[in-house]
Amino acid sequence: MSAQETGFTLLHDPLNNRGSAFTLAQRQQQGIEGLLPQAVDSLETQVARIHLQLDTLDSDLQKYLLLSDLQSRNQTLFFAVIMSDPATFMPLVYTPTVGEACQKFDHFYRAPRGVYLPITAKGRLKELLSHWPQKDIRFIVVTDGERILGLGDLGVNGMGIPVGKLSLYTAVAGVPPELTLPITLDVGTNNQQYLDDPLYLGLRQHRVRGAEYDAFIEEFVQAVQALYPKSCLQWEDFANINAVPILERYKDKICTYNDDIQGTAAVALAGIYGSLRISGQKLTEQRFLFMGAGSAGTGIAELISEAMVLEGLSIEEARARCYLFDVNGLLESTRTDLADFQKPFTHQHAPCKSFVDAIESIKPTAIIGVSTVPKLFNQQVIEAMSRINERPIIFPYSNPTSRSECTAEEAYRWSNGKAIFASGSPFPPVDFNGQKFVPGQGNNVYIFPAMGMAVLATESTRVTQAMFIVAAKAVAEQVTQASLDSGLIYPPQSQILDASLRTAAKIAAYIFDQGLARVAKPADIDAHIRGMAYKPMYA
Ligand SMILES: NC(=O)C1=CN([C@@H]2O[C@H](COP(=O)(O)OP(=O)(O)OC[C@H]3O[C@@H](n4cnc5c(N)ncnc54)[C@H](OP(=O)(O)O)[C@@H]3O)[C@@H](O)[C@H]2O)C=CC1
Ligand SMILES: CC(=O)C(=O)O
Ligand SMILES: [Mg+2]
Repeated sequence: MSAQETGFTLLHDPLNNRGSAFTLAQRQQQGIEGLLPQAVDSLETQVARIHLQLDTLDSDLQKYLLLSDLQSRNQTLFFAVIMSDPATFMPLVYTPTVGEACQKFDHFYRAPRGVYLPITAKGRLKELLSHWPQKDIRFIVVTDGERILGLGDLGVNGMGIPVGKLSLYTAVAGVPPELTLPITLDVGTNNQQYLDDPLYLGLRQHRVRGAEYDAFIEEFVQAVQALYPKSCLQWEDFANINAVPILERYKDKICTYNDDIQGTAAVALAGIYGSLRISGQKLTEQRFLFMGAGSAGTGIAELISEAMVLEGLSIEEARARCYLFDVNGLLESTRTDLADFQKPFTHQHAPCKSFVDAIESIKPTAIIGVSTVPKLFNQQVIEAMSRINERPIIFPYSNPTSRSECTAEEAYRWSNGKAIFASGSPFPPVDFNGQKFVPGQGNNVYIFPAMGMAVLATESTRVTQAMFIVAAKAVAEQVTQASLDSGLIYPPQSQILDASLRTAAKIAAYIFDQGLARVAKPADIDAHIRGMAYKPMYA
C-alpha cells in the first residue's frame, strides 16, 4: 500500500482495495475507520459472499456485469473468485458470455478499463498511452474490434475481449494483473447499427483503411516500444485483411504474436495430438479439411504443416494434407478470388461448392470449423465423416456458442459416439448410448496465458512459431488416459492453472535453449515460474 494512498481513495483503488477485509489496524492507519461496516472478513468469506450474490442472478450477462464491477472495485477478490472455480467462471468472463457483453458494451458501460486510442489522436498516441498509471507493462492485448469472436465488427464494443483475455492471463497462468494492459484501437466501425445508436461509445465514422491505418498501427507499435520496452504485444480479433499483414510486418522485429492465428493453431495442434492418442494414428497420416479459410483456418493449417515437417514431411507435402473451404467453396487452383495467405493451401482439385462433396473426395480424417457460421457441420457432414473414419475428428471451433458449427450432442449422436470432439466454446457432458462423453474446449485459452507466463519468466525477445508447437505438445502430453477414455482431449478446466504453468515451463525451457531469453536461466524453471505466479491474496 503506498504512503499517499490513504483514506477514501484507497477504497476506490482496485489494485489495493481490500474492502471488508481491511483489519482494524489498517483502517486506523489508513484513515478509513468508520467507512466500512465493523466486521473484518477473510478473503474466503468475501469469496463466499460473491458466490452467494451470483447465485441470485438469472442471466450470465448479469453475472458478467457483477464480476466486471467487482474487478473495478477489488482485483484481488475478483481473481480469488475466478480462480476458486475456473470451470464455472471462465464461461462468464470469457466465451460465450463475453460475446454478449461485447455486443451490449455501450448499453451496459460502467467503469473505464484499459486504454482507448482513437485514430483522431494520431501523432499523440504515446501521450495517451502514458496516461495509464502502471509503468511496467509486460502484456498488451490489443484489438481494433473488427472481428470480435464470430460476431463481426463491434467497433469499440470489442474492448471486452482484451479485458477478458488479460483476466485469463492472470487467472489461468498467474501473470500478475498489474503487468497487463488492454487496448482498443478505434479506427471507426462499419457496423451501421452502432453508428445509428446514440449510446455507441466509439468514433462515429466508417473504418479507416489503407496507408492511414498502417501508419496508425506503426505509430502505436512505436509508442508501445518506447513506453513499455519489455512488453509482449498480442493482436486479437482483427479482420484477416489486417491481422495477417500486421503479424507479418512485426513478428521478426518485436516480441509479438497473433492469438487468433498462432494461439488457435497451437490449441488445435494440441487437440490433434490428443486425438491421435485415441485413434492410434500418426500426424503425417492425417488429412485436414477446414470450414473457413481466414486467420484461424490458415494459421492452424500452417502450424499443423510445420509440425508435420518435424515428423519428416517436406512443407509442400504437409500443406498438401490441409484443404480449406470458404464461402465460395473449396480453395482450389482455378479460384481467382484468393488472398496471398490462402495460396499455400490452394491445391489441384475440381471446383467444389459442397462441403459434403469435398469430404467424399478428400476423405479428411479431421474437420475444423473456423467459419463464424453455426450449423455448417450438419448431420450429412458428420455422417460422411463417420463413414470414412473409424474415429472422425470434429472440431467446431467458432465462437461464441451461437456460432459453433455444431453442438457436442449433435456430433456424438450423428457419429454414433465415434466423434473425437472439441469446440471453441464449452459444451456440457453428453450421455449417449449409456456412455458419458466429456467434450473438450478447443480454445486458445490453453495457450495464450501459458505463452504469457513463459515470456514473462524469460523476458523473451520474440514469440516464434516453434514455441507454439512446444506449447501444443506440452498441453497434449498432460492429458490423462482417463480423460481420453471419456473423450476429453485437453486437460480439465478445473486444473487449468496447473496445466498452464506446466506448459509455460516447457515453453520457457525452449526459449532459454534458443537463446531468446533476456534473463539468466534458473536452475529449476518450473519452480521459478511457480514462484512468479500471481496468487490472489492480500499482501
Ligand atoms: N476456438 C478458438 O480458440 C478460436 C476460435 N476462433 C473462431 O474462429 C472463427 C473464425 O475466425 P477467423 O479465422 O479469425 O475469421 P475470418 O473472418 O478470418 O475467417 C472466417 C472464414 O470463414 C469463411 N466463411 C464465412 N462464411 C462461410 C460459410 N457460410 N461457409 C464457409 N466458410 C465461410 C470466410 O470466408 P470469406 O472470407 O470468403 O467470407 C473466412 O474464410 C471465429 O468464429 C472465431 O471466434 C478464432 C480464434 C480462436
Ligand atoms: C477464442 C478467440 O480468440 C476467438 O474466438 O477469437
Ligand atoms: Mg480471438
